[in-house]
Amino acid sequence: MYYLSVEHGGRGGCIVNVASMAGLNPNPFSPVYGCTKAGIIHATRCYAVSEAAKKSNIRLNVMCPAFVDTPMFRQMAAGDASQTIGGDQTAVNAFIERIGVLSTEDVSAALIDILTDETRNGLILRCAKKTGNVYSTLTVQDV
Ligand SMILES: NC(=O)C1=CN([C@@H]2O[C@H](COP(=O)(O)OP(=O)(O)OC[C@H]3O[C@@H](n4cnc5c(N)ncnc54)[C@H](O)[C@@H]3O)[C@@H](O)[C@H]2O)C=CC1
Ligand SMILES: CCCCCC(=O)/C=C/[C@H]1C=CC(=O)[C@@H]1CCCCCCC(=O)O
Repeated sequence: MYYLSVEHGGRGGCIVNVASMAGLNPNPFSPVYGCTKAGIIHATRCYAVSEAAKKSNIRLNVMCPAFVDTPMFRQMAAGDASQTIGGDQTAVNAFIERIGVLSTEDVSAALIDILTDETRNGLILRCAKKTGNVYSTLTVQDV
């Protein structure tokens, strides 16, 4: 945000943070990972409504993909369940099977939509094989 800001020579722009569905919905396999992702989601939403962002025309949004076919995912799906709680690879595989796996192209297309649609700000973009791309907020009630 510092370098995008008008007072430091920037022209504003769009920041897209990468969180995960694990930061929105609870799952039994990755509590610590999920907490870090929930933090990224909330930080994005707070900065998106900040005066600093508004003043410099900076948009911030956060992507929350479900599983994506990347080297990290393949390592996990191939049996490195040591990184998940319980280390039960059968349960992890059943979970992956139920959720489905996105391609990196799916995620890139979603990213381009956020970058090009200048109306998007402070939003969460959920990406999953079965539901496609869904924008939302988490606002419960304004106080
Ligand atoms: N793969 C999945 O199923 C999902 C991944 N994510 C998130 O997407 C992001 C990317 O994940 P993957 O592509 O799956 O991981 P990955 O491990 O396959 O790729 C990560 C890439 O980041 C690079 N990298 C690591 N530290 C870096 C640094 N300090 N500076 C520059 N590059 C660095 C690595 O060299 C690697 O190329 C992560 O934040 C992950 O939590 C979110 C949802 C699902
Ligand atoms: C519906 C849940 C979708 C979760 C999508 C996601 O972010 C998956 C990421 C996994 C891909 C490869 C990994 O290694 C990631 C999971 C890492 C779990 C780490 C668990 C440790 C902990 O939280 O204690």
